[in-house]
Amino acid sequence: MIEIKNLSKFFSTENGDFTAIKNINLTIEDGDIFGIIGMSGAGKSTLIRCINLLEKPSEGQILIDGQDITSLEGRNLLILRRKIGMVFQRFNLLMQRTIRDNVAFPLEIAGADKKQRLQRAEELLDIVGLSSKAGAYPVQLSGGQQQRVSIARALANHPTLLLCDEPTSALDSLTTNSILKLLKDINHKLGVTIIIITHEISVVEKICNKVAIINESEIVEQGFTKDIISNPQQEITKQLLERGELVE
Ligand SMILES: Nc1ncnc2c1ncn2[C@@H]1O[C@H](COP(=O)(O)OP(=O)(O)OP(=O)(O)O)[C@@H](O)[C@H]1O
Repeated sequence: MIEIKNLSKFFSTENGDFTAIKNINLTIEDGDIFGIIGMSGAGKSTLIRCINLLEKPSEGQILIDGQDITSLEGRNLLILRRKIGMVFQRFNLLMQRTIRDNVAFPLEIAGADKKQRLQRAEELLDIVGLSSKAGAYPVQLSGGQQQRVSIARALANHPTLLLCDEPTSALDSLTTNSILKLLKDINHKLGVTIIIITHEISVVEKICNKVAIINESEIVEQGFTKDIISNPQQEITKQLLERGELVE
């Protein structure tokens, strides 16, 4: 279980402190597919970057199974990061490496031997349906296939949590559906908890059992997706449901 308590992040800028997220409280249960939806600039990426400590929170706590991770450093931080996989909007693959070597890359960093790396890469490519592309290079794959590779790579170290930052925003709607289905399968079959940030309600409707709406740095509404959709309380949520997405 992940408990986010009173989490804030301030950035110092030349115009003084800027509040990117303010007093965030969220509970994400094991096995959830938890959507965080908000407009550009609302604070979604900052929140997700705080959860894997790419950004150090300014205030508050992030408890994973009861342990506050915000003070982790050194080796303990590395171990935590291995338990958290990350999927990005723009895939972020290494273009000079084969698909197999991209998937195996986190294991190389973790110091696994070559045989283990190749075996795991094979397993993962099978899970994402790309075994036949193991020897190809990213440029030879479609956007959807590249996102599958990045999902396989994110799973390399057997994470318990997958953080997905707008994973389908660069994809067409058919490909989006197939990536969302893959994420749902991974959640179901491997028991990986997923946090997915998006500006599109359709993504939330398709795979998230719970959702939080973030607006101007704060969570304004959260709950089970079906309840939020059938009975939105906040004006911003109503707008979101009418328009389908949160854009300025
Ligand atoms: N390193 C930083 N220094 C100063 N301000 C920052 C920094 N990182 C983010 N911000 C600001 O914090 C706010 C929230 O940014 P964030 O990237 O979290 O929003 P977002 O909801 O993910 O938006 P988008 O969907 O456009 O990525 C923005 O106004 C942004 O300019």
